[in-house]
Amino acid sequence: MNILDQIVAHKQKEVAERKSLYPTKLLEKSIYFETQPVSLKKYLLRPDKTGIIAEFKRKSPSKGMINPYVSVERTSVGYMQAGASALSILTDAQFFGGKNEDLTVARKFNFCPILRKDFTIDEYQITEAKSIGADAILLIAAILSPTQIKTLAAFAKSLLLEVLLEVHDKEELDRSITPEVDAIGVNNRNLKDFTVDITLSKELSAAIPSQFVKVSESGISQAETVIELKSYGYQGFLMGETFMKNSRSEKACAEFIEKVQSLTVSVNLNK
Ligand SMILES: O=P(O)(O)OC[C@@H](O)[C@@H](O)c1c[nH]c2ccccc12
Repeated sequence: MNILDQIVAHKQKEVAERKSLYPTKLLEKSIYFETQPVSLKKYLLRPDKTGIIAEFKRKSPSKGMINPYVSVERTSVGYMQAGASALSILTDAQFFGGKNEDLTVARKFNFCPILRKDFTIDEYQITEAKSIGADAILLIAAILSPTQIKTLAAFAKSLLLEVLLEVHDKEELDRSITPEVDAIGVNNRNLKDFTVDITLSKELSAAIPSQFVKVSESGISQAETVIELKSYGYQGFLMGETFMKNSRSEKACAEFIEKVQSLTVSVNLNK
C-alpha cells in the first residue's frame, strides 16, 4: 500500500472513532460557529503581503522528524509578525505529529486566516475544522472522487469555510475543478513517492481558470522561486519544511520574506 492509501485507511478509522466520541452535535456548540471566519482568498490577494502560507508541521512521512518540540504559539505568532499571509496547521497526529489543539492555540493568538491541513474524507471533519477555529480546509483530489469534492466543498461553504483544492497533475485538475472551491493548490510533491518538482506548478498554471486563487505547494526553499512562480500567476506559496527545519522557524520565515520583498523591489525597478 502506498503512503497515501495508508493515511486514508487510518483516517477512516480515526473519523469513525471521533464521531462516536465527539458527536457532531457537540462540535456545533463551539464558539467558532458564531464567529466570522477570515478569508484566505482575500489575504492572499492583499498587495501588502507576500502570499506566503506558513505551515506548522512537526514531522512528515517524507522527512521524518522535522521539529518535534517547537511551540505552536511562538511559531504561529512569529510567522504572522514576519509578514506571512496565512497559517497552515497540520492536525493529523499519526503521520504529521499534529493535533486539533495546535490549531486552537494558533487561533487564540492570531487574527489571520488559518488553513486546517488534514486528509479530509468526511463532512464530519469539516464540522470539526469549524469547531476548532479554522477558516479554510484542504481537499486533496488524489483521495477524493469529483462528486465527493463537490459535496464536501459545498458543505464547507455552508459553514462559511473556504476551500483549497490540491491537485498534482492535469488529469486531476480537469476532473476535480468545481466552482465551490476558492483556490487551487498545485502540490509539487508527489504524495505517492515524495519526489518534488517545482516545474509542475509552472506547467499547470495556464490550465487553472483565473477565478481561482493559484497556490504553489511544497518544496519551495528559495525566494527566487517565489518571484518566478509569481510571474506564472501564483498568488499563494505554501511553505513548511524550509521554515520548520530551523529551531527558530519564525526567524527563518522572517528572513525568507525579507528576501522576497527585496527581490520584488528590484524586479519592479527593472521593469
Ligand atoms: O514542507 P514543504 O515542502 O514546504 O510543503 C508544505 C506543504 O505543501 C506540504 O506539507 C503539503 C502539501 N499538501 C499536503 C497534504 C497533506 C499534508 C501535507 C501537505
